Amino acid sequence: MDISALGEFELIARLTAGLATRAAGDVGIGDDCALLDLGSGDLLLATCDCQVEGVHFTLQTSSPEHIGRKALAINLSDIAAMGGTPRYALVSLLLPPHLSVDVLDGIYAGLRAEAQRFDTTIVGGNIAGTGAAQQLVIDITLLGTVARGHAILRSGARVGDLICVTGSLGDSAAGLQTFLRPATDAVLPHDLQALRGRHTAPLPRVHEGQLLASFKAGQITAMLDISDGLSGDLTHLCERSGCGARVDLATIPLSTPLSHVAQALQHDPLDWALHGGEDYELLFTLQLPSLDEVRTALQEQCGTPLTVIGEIQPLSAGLTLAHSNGHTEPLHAHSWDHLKPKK
Ligand SMILES: Nc1ncnc2c1ncn2[C@@H]1O[C@H](COP(=O)(O)OP(=O)(O)O)[C@@H](O)[C@H]1O
Ligand SMILES: Cc1ncc(C[n+]2csc(CCOP(=O)(O)OP(=O)(O)O)c2C)c(N)n1
Ligand SMILES: [Mg+2]
Repeated sequence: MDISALGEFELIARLTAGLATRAAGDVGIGDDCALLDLGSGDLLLATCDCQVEGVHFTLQTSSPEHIGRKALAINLSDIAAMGGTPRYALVSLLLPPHLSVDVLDGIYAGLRAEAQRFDTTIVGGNIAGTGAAQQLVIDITLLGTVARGHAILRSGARVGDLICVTGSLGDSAAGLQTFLRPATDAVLPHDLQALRGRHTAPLPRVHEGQLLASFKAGQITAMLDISDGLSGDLTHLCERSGCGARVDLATIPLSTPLSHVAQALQHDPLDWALHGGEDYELLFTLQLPSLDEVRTALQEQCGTPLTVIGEIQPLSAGLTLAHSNGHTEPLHAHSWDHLKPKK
């Protein structure tokens, strides 16, 4: 059997079964970051994610600066998803032998700019050659902190909680498609630029995550960032929380450029929003009485819209998609799996 028979998440479960945690309050595998109690006031957050040439980016479609920015941004997004503050980064580079120094200078300029923007210090890393393989890899480990008792895990959602997202979904996937498909003549330059920007240079919701973590315990009940796609990431949240969920299709926030490009490329925008991935928006659940307070704070302090897209259901209800005519269907996770590439 090869690893593609298992898929990414079955493989993680197999490799990590039975691993111990050090302290009683620690959360190891299964959330956006490990949450570690070193005994001081704040808890430590630790995460790593990589960008692989040809899998996450190409040098033809992203500038070196954007590649560097995104490599850090996707890790910042995992710290944001816990409600934490990013602190220190370690940057491991796997370099093909003939890579141009200018390209790498550009990547590092983007990395440094993103680090400065989010007050993160690069404190180390590593360089190794890729040998015969020609793909550039940037693998970043990011450490952060979160005040004791304020981290928001994937596991706290309860029946009746509202399911919310920041910003809009599907833009990044649509932006990627405009690179892959030749028929982009019909797309307005302004729309093209907006969607490609969200794909190549996503903005991690660090301030929004910190704001959400500042509410009283129990107001925001669970959170993760959308990297693989709404359908898959909501499935992760429900698995960790032991619940089901109903997503109301008509409420999923779609941007105007997304609607335009979907029309031009004759693609259902909801497919990108549900399964596309790399949105790096926050998906979180909250208790109904907190909705107005949280929505107002996000808008006023971050300028970020909150949209309610559904409600947490009992485990037995599974995950469902509700159409505006009342028809419901099961919501399957068709989003990104590294070991089962489909796109
Ligand atoms: N090879 C591995 N060994 C141990 N833990 C892993 C491994 N790969 C992934 N994980 C853990 O599994 C969980 C899911 O991983 P992933 O889907 O990559 O998370 P994210 O989308 O937040 O980056 C995370 O808690 C991650 O730390
Ligand atoms: C060239 C190219 N093809 C396809 C994609 C789409 N894509 C690659 S990885 C991914 C999912 C997110 O990445 P992952 O490494 O799984 O992040 P994590 O969930 O670990 O945070 C998507 C949608 C892309 N960004 N670039
Ligand atoms: Mg990951």
